[in-house]
Amino acid sequence: MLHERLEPVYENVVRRNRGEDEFHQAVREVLESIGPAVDKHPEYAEQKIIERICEPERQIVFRVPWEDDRGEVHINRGFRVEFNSALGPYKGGLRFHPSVYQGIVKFLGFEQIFKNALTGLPIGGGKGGADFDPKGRSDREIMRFCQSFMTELHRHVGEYTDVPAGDIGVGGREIGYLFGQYKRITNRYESGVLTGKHLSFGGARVRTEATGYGCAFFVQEMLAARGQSFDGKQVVVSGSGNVAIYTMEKVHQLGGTVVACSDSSGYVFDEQGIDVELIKQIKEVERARIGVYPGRRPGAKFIAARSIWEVPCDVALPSATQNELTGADAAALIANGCIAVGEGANMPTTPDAVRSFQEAGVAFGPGKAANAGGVATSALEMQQNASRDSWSFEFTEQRLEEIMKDVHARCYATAAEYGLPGNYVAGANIAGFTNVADAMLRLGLV
Ligand SMILES: NC(=O)C1=CN([C@@H]2O[C@H](COP(=O)(O)OP(=O)(O)OC[C@H]3O[C@@H](n4cnc5c(N)ncnc54)[C@H](O)[C@@H]3O)[C@@H](O)[C@H]2O)C=CC1
Ligand SMILES: O=C(O)CCC(=O)C(=O)O
Repeated sequence: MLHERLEPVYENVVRRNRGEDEFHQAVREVLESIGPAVDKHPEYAEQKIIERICEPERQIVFRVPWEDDRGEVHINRGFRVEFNSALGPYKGGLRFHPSVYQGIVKFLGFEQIFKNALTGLPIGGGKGGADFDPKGRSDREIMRFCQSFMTELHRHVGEYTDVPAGDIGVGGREIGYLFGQYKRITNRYESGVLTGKHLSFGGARVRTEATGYGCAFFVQEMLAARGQSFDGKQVVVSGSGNVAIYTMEKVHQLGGTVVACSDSSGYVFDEQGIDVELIKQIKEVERARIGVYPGRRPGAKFIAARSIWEVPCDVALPSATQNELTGADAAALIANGCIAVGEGANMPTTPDAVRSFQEAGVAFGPGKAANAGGVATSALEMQQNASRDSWSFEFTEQRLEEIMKDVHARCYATAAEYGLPGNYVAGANIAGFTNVADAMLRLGLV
């Protein structure tokens, strides 16, 4: 249910952003939580803070022409949505996937505003990408696409303006090609313009691992708040990309056993515990499908075209993509005794599934809190770039763990303050929103 003051705001968002279903979903989820904050602070409504937050400061859409290895010309569409810069330069990843369109980029950019605010670090919210499908493309094709993409994007980004990073389909390789082209076009060695860079040109230790490690740290805090830990727990992680791989690695270090992970072709089940080094070899080095895993790991099984959430577990960590865990999946997880869910991905759980978890008393950590470790470590990379410094792995991981504990504490305390103890969705949305809203009030009508 929406607060009466927020219903017209939501209707207006739907009317002015037609067909952008994922953006509507992300807006609704935040508006459903912030009613109590709007009651407490009438100045938010008077100054139309909510209407302003739902309207991006700037949206850039551009043509990306490139040539494949056979000389055929392709045209893709590139996007960058610079959503909110009240707290700092726009910050958020780039997604290369055929499903990308304005509605996906806007949902991700909107989520990013509140996630970045929750980290307590000086970063605004933005997101970008292209409807480019990297699957099956050669390294040279990826390079040419990235160069063409940056040939337009370079006009809009900068250390003090907008700082992109990776997301689905954009990892260290792509960030390298994007940075190379930025440097070439601008004739500036501006390390702080992108994060997720290789260590040899201004990257930060732990950024590769950060989103997954951070998610595991966040869920560890949720479990501890209930007198539990990962020790001896059976865990299921969807996806097998950057976030999933490093979530699995940290869960194993914390004493849990991940028994299943997936890609869009299906999932693998490995009762002994997923061999994370083997998944890294398959996904990061060979860029192959997950179906090859059982051939190299006796006892493991590949199950095609079924939901990974049918696998019984204590803890579920959806880490692939949006709306991948449905109401039916939630029902199966609850029936199998799942006690905690942490969103490694952005908005992977459908609204009915979130409601089911909350009604069943399952600890539910929303993505804007649970996966905030990636962008937080990007902000640490920006700090290192600005001071021409490079921190050790141990120090950076310790900072990440502290930040995730703070994010958890902020969500937990805010939920309790507003009379919704244990509701991390409300805690994350209200804490993130009020942080940005208060800054916007102080900045005047801009
Ligand atoms: N990379 C980062 O630092 C951050 C990523 N995220 C979010 O985490 C999620 C995953 O991103 P990355 O790991 O970076 O991307 P990635 O490109 O490294 O991996 C994505 C993985 O998801 C799998 N996948 C895609 N659709 C699927 C489906 N329908 N069913 C099962 N598997 C599917 C792919 O096969 C791939 O293994 C996304 O929602 C992203 O927005 C959130 C915070 C930070
Ligand atoms: O590191 C970043 O700037 C972006 C990470 C990201 O895209 C996300 O948090 O969803």
